[in-house]
Amino acid sequence: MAPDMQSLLDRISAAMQRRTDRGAVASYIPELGQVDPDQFAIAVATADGKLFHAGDALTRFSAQSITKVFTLAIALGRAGDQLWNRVGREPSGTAFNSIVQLEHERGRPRNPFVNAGAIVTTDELLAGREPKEALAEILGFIRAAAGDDDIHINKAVASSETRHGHRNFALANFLASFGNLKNTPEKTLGTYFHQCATEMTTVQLAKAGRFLIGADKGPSLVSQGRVRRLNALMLTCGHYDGSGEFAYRVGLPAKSGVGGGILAIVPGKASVAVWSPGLDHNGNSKLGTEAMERLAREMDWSVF
Ligand SMILES: NC(=O)CC[C@H](N)C(=O)O
Repeated sequence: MAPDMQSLLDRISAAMQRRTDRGAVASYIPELGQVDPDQFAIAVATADGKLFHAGDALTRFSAQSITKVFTLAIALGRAGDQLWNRVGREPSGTAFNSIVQLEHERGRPRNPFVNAGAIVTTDELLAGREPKEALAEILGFIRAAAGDDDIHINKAVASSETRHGHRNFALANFLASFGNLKNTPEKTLGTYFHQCATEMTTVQLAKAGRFLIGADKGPSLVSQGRVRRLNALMLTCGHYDGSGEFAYRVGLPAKSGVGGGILAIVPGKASVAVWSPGLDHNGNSKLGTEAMERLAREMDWSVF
């Protein structure tokens, strides 16, 4: 029999709070470098409408690359399959901010979850509009998915990344040089940095992921066929060059962010969010991954 969810989350949270080997907080965005690493949260939103959480689950954190799932859903809704002319669907095997592969493959990023691919997705979503309008659409989508309007963009984080985002500027200029950017690098990146600076609590993130559970659970924001494809991309590309390892250890589609969050989907059953700011060598939450591994094992959750 499956264990009682609340006591399981309490046990996982207590074990993680005690840990001292927490990984390293991302410091290449200075504002994120100030986050206290001694935090942990986990939240589960089930297909039948229940919500469980433990730890610092009501503390806001920077969603960062997890927002790429939401912008991909919106961009596919706007552009349809044409988006795939500009970005691929293969795992990268390289770091999230790698430049080498982009040159090799002539400006068509491997997938929408590495930075170059997410910059193209955001560029598509902009569609000649002002960044403010595109950002309002992104926030509107996330709020509708979470059923919660109290989700905002942290402008200090966005400007911190703008000042130090030299690699992302390099990627955007590279994309432009191959003709794979419709807006200026500054405009697309300004939108991308603000999108990444969206803050959520772990509870809000678990709720925002419900539309990916499928089987008509949660707010129906995208079609069931698209839900399956978003999950396929999360499974194969959601953890960058750590995607194979995450699939092996956890066995669920998931997307990580350098803020230390992970959104994982148990198709037909639940949306799970974990947060712990310390990262492993691939830039994915160290304790977040361990907590997901334990939750999936104890609940007997896997897509395999
Ligand atoms: N992996 C991430 O979360 C990276 C997002 C971050 N905003 C960046 O572009 O570098």
